[in-house]
Amino acid sequence: MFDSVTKRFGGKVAVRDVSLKLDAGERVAVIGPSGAGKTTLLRLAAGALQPDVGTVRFDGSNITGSTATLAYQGETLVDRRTALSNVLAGRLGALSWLRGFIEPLLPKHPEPALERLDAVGLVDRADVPVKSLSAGERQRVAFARALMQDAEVMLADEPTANLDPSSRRNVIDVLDAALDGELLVTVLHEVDLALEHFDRIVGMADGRVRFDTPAQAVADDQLDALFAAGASTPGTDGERTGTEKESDVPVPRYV
Ligand SMILES: Nc1ncnc2c1ncn2[C@@H]1O[C@H](COP(=O)(O)OP(=O)(O)OP(=O)(O)O)[C@@H](O)[C@H]1O
Repeated sequence: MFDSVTKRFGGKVAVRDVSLKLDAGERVAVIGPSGAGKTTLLRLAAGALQPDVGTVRFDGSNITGSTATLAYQGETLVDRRTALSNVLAGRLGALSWLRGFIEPLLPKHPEPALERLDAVGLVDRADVPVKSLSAGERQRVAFARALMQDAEVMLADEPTANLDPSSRRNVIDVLDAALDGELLVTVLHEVDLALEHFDRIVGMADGRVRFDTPAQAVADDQLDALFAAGASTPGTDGERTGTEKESDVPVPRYV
């Protein structure tokens, strides 16, 4: 899917010569320190960013809205609207601007959205304004909204951020169960959660893929090296300058 991809922002290299073959049905977690390029990788996979070098394709085709969808975090929902209305908004990309604006307010064909809410276990909360839902429930509504795209690739950027530990596991389980043969690629900060719930782990630091292995094969020293690599000067050539004090070096997030 990623063939020798590099993405720069000005002089800053966010993703550097990344090649990854990702297949339908896989469950992939991308981990790594802050600034590693994880979100940039996901946005490239979503077609929201174009690579400066290389290509991003899925199954031989360019990425479009029906190929890949990015599930946003639960906080991005419209608070005053119901869960159903927010999920219906997931079809906005396929509608004209005006229809897209009006339709979520007047849902004439709620069935597809109700199906997606059912898939995430929230069909009985369809009429509830999302401001009354828990953080975990909001995240599940955000997944239902993304499922409306019927895309072959589901992408999620830190879907467990700001959730308590039991909700984190639940949210990942719900997402896994709601998907069928689709490819799932998730950026996760919690390494333990990634190792427990995903088949394949991609470790990134300084824009590079440092390892790409089955979850059960990830070794502690690989994780140590990954997060130590992230302590180098971000976005330059990926090497430590040698001038940092120990206190400048971020503590690995998986500890
Ligand atoms: N739109 C942008 N403009 C300029 N620089 C950017 C932009 N997006 C990302 N970057 C830079 O690219 C690098 C990689 O950022 P990215 O957000 O992909 O990292 P990340 O691994 O997701 O980090 P975090 O875990 O902190 O979210 C960072 O140094 C970041 O500052």
